[in-house]
Amino acid sequence: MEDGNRLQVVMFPWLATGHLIPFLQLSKLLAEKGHKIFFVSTPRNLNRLPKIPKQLSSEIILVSFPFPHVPNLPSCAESSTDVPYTKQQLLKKGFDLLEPPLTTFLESSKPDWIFYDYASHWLPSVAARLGISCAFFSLFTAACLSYIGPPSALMTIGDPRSKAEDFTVVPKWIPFESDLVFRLHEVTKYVEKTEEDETGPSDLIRFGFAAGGSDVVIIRSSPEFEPEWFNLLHDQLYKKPIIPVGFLPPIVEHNEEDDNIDGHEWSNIKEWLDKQKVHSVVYVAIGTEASLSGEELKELALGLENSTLPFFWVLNKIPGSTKNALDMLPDGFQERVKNRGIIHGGWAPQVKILSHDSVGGFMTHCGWNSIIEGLTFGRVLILLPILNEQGLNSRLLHGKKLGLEIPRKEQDGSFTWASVAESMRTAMVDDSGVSWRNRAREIRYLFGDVDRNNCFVARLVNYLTENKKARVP
Ligand SMILES: C[C@@H]1O[C@H](OP(=O)(O)OP(=O)(O)OC[C@H]2O[C@@H](n3ccc(=O)[nH]c3=O)[C@H](O)[C@@H]2O)[C@H](O)[C@H](O)[C@H]1O
Repeated sequence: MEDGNRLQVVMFPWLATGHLIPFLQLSKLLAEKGHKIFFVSTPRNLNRLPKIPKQLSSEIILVSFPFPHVPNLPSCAESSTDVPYTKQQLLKKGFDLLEPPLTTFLESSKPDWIFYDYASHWLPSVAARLGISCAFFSLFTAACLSYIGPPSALMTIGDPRSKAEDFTVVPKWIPFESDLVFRLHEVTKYVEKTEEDETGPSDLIRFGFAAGGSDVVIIRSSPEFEPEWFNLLHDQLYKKPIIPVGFLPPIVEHNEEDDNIDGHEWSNIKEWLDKQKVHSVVYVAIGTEASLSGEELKELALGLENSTLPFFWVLNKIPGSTKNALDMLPDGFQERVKNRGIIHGGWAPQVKILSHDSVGGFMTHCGWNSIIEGLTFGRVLILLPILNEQGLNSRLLHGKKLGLEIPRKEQDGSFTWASVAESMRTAMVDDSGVSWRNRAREIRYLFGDVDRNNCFVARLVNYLTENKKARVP
């Protein structure tokens, strides 16, 4: 590729596994087209990244900034995986202190573009001062961005919603019929102010400045999946270029070396899956930030047991806690289910497991990466949203008959083992769930078609090449 067409792009994701992974996925796709990527994060987050393929190691340069000291934040905490959601604002305070080293790096490297995340509300003004084109890379759906609202309003009058109830009604700027709202229990925890909240702007205000100050908004989704939301964003709410980059579907890499890092033990897991019937297993996982209470873990365990279905349950470390989730399970549970269920402590090779044909369903917290991975392999989704925008993702999928929400109590979000077991059986085996299963298997062409998604990336590269600002000499 001629040097003139070779883009230099800085990638600056928020400090969360669910953000680092898709930013790296996009980095690899741009690097494969010959462009140079500077991937910026902190030491522990860079160490946690999936391996960069050898053939791209000269195109993707990792740039490490030490994580600043933040009072009341454990020194080892550098990611949302390391802290409970009640400490997220402190983590963002440390993230905001990365502005000076990042600015210095941008001044010296003079990239064509910088891609950044919702938490970097301060970055557009830095990029504008340095004459660098900036792209807000949204790892959230167009529907979610629409619900959050017009950045221009968030940047001026702030967010009109102050009480939890305000988030349970369709916003006035959505001009068509929609059920895209939060349940009361999904927002109460965010509206109750904590002392950490005084350390910086709310997430919605961060969104407003990050999106509002960008030259372009790149969304990890497709207008074919949510056309009405892309149109609303483009025509009314954002009034700036909105570019879909497709779903960036996972590629299952059979790299033996990867399989055994961090206890992936893929060969043992595969041996168990190979013994199960096709599409019989429910994979259960709640991402890297969310956690369930002791009571919820017990109800979920008894639901898995009473469903009588085979399951593979990833019981990751509780963010920011030293407690072992395994100790919170019902007495005798592990013994009773040992012939049909696996309880996997620690990191699991999620994409590989979801790609295995013995897996038929995926009980998920509705993180966008997990949803894409589940639908890429045509797995019927059983929806258990917990944090962040996961409730909106759950409504969107339920509305499209791509997922079945586990019924929850409106006030506190509690659920029973009976509702878990019933949702699983409906999704997986009952006649009443046939349409859900068929719909999930139909939609895999949209999510998992690599060529279809690569077209989005090609169009993005054209846009970046044609619209980059002249490099500051
Ligand atoms: C965008 C935003 O990222 C956040 O990520 P979070 O980690 O919670 O969940 P995912 O988005 O599923 O991302 C989790 C990612 O980690 C991978 N994984 C996780 C655990 C494990 O044991 N093994 C794995 O391979 C998984 O395959 C996925 O790619 C928030 O949810 C938010 O709601 C979401 O929309």
